Amino acid sequence: EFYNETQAKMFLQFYEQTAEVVLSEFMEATWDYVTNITRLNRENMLQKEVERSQFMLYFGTRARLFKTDHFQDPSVKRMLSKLQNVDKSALPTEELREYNRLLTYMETTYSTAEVCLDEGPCLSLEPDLEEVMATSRDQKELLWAWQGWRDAVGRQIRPFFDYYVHLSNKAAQYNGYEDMGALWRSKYESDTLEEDLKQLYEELQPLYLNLHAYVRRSLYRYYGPELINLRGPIPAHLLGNMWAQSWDKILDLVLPYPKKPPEDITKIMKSQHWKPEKMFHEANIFFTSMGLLPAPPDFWIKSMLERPADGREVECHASSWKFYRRDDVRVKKCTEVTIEDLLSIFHQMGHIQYFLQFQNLSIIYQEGASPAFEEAVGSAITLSASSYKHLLTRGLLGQQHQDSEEEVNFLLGIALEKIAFIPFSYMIDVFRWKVFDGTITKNLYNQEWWNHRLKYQGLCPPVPRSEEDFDPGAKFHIPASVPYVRYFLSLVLQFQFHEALCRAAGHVGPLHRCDIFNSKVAGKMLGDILKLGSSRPWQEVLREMTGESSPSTKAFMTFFKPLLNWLVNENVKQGDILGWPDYSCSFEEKS
Ligand SMILES: O=C(CCC(O)(O)[C@H](Cc1ccccc1)NC(=O)c1ccccc1)N[C@@H](Cc1ccccc1)C(=O)O
Ligand SMILES: [Zn+2]
Repeated sequence: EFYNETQAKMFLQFYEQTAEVVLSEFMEATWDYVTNITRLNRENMLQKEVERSQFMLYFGTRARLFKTDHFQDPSVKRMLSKLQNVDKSALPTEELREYNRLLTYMETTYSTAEVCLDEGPCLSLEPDLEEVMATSRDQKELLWAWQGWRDAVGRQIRPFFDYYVHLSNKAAQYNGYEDMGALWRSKYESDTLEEDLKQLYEELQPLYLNLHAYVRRSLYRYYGPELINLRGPIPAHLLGNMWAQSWDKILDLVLPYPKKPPEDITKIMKSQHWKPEKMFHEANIFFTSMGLLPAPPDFWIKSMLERPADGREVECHASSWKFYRRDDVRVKKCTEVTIEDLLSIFHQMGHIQYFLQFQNLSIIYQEGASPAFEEAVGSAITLSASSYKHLLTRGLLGQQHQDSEEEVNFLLGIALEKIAFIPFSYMIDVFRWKVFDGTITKNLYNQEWWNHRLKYQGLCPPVPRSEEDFDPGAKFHIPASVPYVRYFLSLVLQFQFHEALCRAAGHVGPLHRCDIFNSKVAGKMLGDILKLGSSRPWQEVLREMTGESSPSTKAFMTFFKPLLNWLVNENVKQGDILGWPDYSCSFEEKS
């Protein structure tokens, strides 16, 4: 056992020097696979994964030998404790190989799945099926896409999922955690995480209940009483999105003032001949306008900015990548020329900015202050980028001013994305934590999934579901084993960041009219936060930026206050109730 702090520092230096090679080889092999899904690339990636795991295990076990109680340097203690969590690398080699094959099978099944028309073409998720879910107003067509995707993905993953759960929990236990849910929650360095999240969720509930009632009324007007029960949940295929996680694509059906429809920005982009690369340059310009770092040359050479035209199979779900060589950062995205893809690119460039800002730290600290911080940076910038003022500045909107009715229309558009997302982003891991801790057993996966969809989102399946189905598997992050509560916490943090950055930028007036574009002061504030990486607990980082040391829904509520008043008024006028006391959809037999 080692007690000597000097030895610990040498040990950490040794890790730094050797980690670069192993980790960058692993990242390159993984990148090669997801941007060109072939058997050969898969085998190469799986092999590099084993080597990375052996490397992590070597250092992780030795890091446990240091007795750090009397160490002077708190950073040495923090780095040694971070090294000790080796995640799945703790599994014995054979089981690790098995686990990696399982993970690769699930993620690749999702990424290569398609739904075929009786005779003729097959549709991919991105962009085909998502386009159907977003634009079709024919409930039979929506049902075809909704059910087809779940048959093509969820059903294929179902037989393997409980084995994935078993091996995940085994890996977690090797790391000293009860189950994988506990290991995932440990990243937030808080022993009151679940209560804190529940509290935030409850504070935001009134917003959601009012939006749900208003949207249900609008859908009732359009689809009629045979589809919509004004006292019940909403069928999940009618919300403009494959998972009903955000509802912005049905703004036209729910527009408060239909005589003043917002301009179609996608149409404007296409008329201005935007291309994917120009969309990434647009986001890059936003960051550099604040004095933040530009995407380096390698980014433009090595990224995959659109689906390859050579027929290669790729993983289209967007992601940002850092390689352990200086300034080698990339985005993989199957970009379409649409406003939502432009805003999604701002989200990705937020990840890229984090990579660039913390790359001078020790490798151990080259990550966000918390997983939620990583997700909140880009989404906070997106709040400015999607503001009426910004889109006007950038020539993506023509009109000069927004009258009060147009402003309600605008706020509802943002609400359909952000407020609808509250219960979805909260419940995914509430469900998964119960699967990992054994509360939800494998014979109840789908029934429990829909219990959670009903309880939190007030949705129901458009057709009867069985335990042959595995509807959670139809959402990327579940087959890809990517935690999701980060996006719920990011919802709260992104508005808190936005408010702090807007104050720094000297913004006066309603929060939803703020655009921090060109603000060097806001840029300095943000850059200083990102430079910290995970070297300090995120609560301290949050306080440095916003003055508060815990997530607060105040900024979120401030942003939507004008809309909430309007929604409450509208629901009272229509005599609509909040919630879904009739807990089932039309086809389900009433008990
Ligand atoms: O999944 C994403 C965007 C992809 C990502 O940037 O969050 C990506 C997810 C991912 C993909 C593969 C492996 C791991 C995670 N995350 C990153 O690229 C990432 C994550 C951590 C650090 C650096 C990059 N968004 C979520 C939630 C969301 C976020 C923002 C707006 C709308 C919706 C979704 O679409 O359901
Ligand atoms: Zn992200």
